[in-house]
Formats: sequence, structure tokens, C-alpha cells
Amino acid sequence: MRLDGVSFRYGRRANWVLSDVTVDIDDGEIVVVRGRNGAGKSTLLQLLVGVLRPTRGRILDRVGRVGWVPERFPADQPFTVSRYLGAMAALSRAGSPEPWIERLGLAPFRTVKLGELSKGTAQKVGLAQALIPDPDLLVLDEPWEGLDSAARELVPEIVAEVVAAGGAVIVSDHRGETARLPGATGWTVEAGRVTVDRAPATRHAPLPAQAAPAEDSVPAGPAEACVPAGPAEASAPARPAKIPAVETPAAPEARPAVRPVPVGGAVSGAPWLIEVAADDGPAAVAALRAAGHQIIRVHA
Ligand SMILES: Nc1ncnc2c1ncn2[C@@H]1O[C@H](COP(=O)(O)OP(=O)(O)OP(=O)(O)O)[C@@H](O)[C@H]1O
Repeated sequence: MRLDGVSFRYGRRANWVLSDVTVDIDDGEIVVVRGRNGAGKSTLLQLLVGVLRPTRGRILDRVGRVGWVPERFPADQPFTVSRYLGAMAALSRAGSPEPWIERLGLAPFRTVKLGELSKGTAQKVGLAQALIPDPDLLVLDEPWEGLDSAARELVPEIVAEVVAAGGAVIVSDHRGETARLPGATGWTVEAGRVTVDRAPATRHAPLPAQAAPAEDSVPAGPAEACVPAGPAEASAPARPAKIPAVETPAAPEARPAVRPVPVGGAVSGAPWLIEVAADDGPAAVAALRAAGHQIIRVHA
């Protein structure tokens, strides 16, 4: 997806918020948008989502399914959590919202009206509605704001899963929380311009389909033995099993006994499929994901 010479202002006489911005976001890429308050981060995200249209310029190669968590989830809607998320699932023709209700700890609030939720719980509903359609582009506007610590730990994990499935994620952050998203491309918004700090080694390009069986297609059986699934995960077939979050980018368990196996006949420049033996499977998976690798298969 590409912003091509995009400029934006909120009215004819208003100041330009963005001026001649050209940036790309690729499949499997994580982008972190930084900038001072009022720099235009939310505006940029809303242009990507499609709720704002460029005043000038074009947005090219839009993706199919977009999940958006706005900076403030609009909770003043006359629905309970269950009804709202059920309706969002129906609208996006997705399956049941239950896996996300369970995983985000929303089960106790099923029958509570949105307007009666705390800010943090409302944010979790916002996160759930964005994830239900299994988005190709996940847009998170200050996603950590108001979340409790358990939910904050979940955000990097969810980002890694979207990316592992080939989706792109764009996150705005003015609190420095994005240290939790290693390997992200940085966009800095300043004076209407966007500068890109792209580190090629940290890209999260998905493997080609023929070489990379989807993580969701991991056969049942020994694979699950490595990744303990709680009740939430047991009912979450649409997503990889939840992996406990680890803060260290590279757990020692992730390193031993590496046996490289070329994928697709070792074509020059093709990705590599590497088997890693680890004593602590979940920690190794989390560490590898945090380091920007895609997890293809986990087995005992
Ligand atoms: N709906 C709107 N109508 C008019 N001006 C707006 C509107 N939304 C934002 N602005 C203005 O556009 C500019 C950019 O705002 P934006 O919310 O995109 O910045 P931001 O970087 O996300 O800020 P913050 O970190 O405070 O959320 C600001 O000057 C803001 O006042």
C-alpha cells in the first residue's frame, strides 16, 4: 500500500496537517509512527484506514481487510459487549468473536453495555473489533493507552501474529512503548512531512506460499505439546496459539542446534527454513518472533 504525494487539511482555510507525503507499507511490515502531540499521526493513520480522504495525492494498492483501533474507542453505543462484537463479526463475515472475547479478558463483561465500561476495557473491545476480521492491515492508534498490564503484554504478541500471517501493522506511539516492537520501520511525522527510518534487516516479509505452510495449518498433536494453550486459545482456531510474552529479544533457548534447510531449492535470495531445538518451546517461539522471524511449525 502506498501514499503517493498525499497532502491533507481539515478544511479549506485550515493549515495543512500533511504535505506531499509519499510512503509505502508492505505485507508483513511493522511501522511505528512517532511525532509530537498534534503532529498528524492520527490523521495519517485515518488516511491509511480510509476514514479520511487525501485533499491532494492518492492512496494506491489498498489492502482488503483493515482493522482499526482509534485513539479513543467510541463507547457511547447502545450495545452490550457481546452484541457489539457479534455484530462486528457478522458485518465482516468473520466467525465468532468468542476467541477474542476470551483472549482479551472480556468474558466477564459480555452483558455490560459499552458506555458502562472502564476506559481500558473499552479499549480492549476496540482491539477485539479490529482483530475479528483477521485484518490484512492492522492500524493501532496509541494501542497501549488505558490498557492494563496483561493486555499491554498481549499487543506485541498480537502484532507478531498478524505479521506472521502476512499482514501489515502500523502503530502510533508517543510514549515510547514501541520498544516492545523490535524490527519495526519508523515513520516520524514533523512539520507535515514523514521521514522513514527503514532497516532492511528487520523486515518481516512472509515466506512464499509454496515454501511456507501457514502457521494455522500446523497439524494437531505433538505441535500443541510445545505451546500450552489456555481455555482462550483452545477456542481460538482462527489464530495461532497464544505464546507467553517474553521481554528478552533472544532467549538462550532459541539459539542451540540450528540446522539450516534451504526453502524451495535454495534459490538465491529465497528465505531459509531453519529448525531450532529448544528446551523451552514457547519462550523460543516468542523470542524468535520478537526478533522478526516467522514461525512455521512447532513440534515436540
Ligand atoms: N477533526 C479535526 N478537525 C480539525 N482539525 C483536526 C481534527 N483532527 C485533528 N485536527 C488537527 O490536526 C492536527 C493533527 O492532529 P492529529 O490528531 O492527527 O495529531 P497527532 O499527532 O495524532 O496528535 P496526538 O499525539 O495528540 O494524538 C492537529 O493540529 C489537530 O488539532
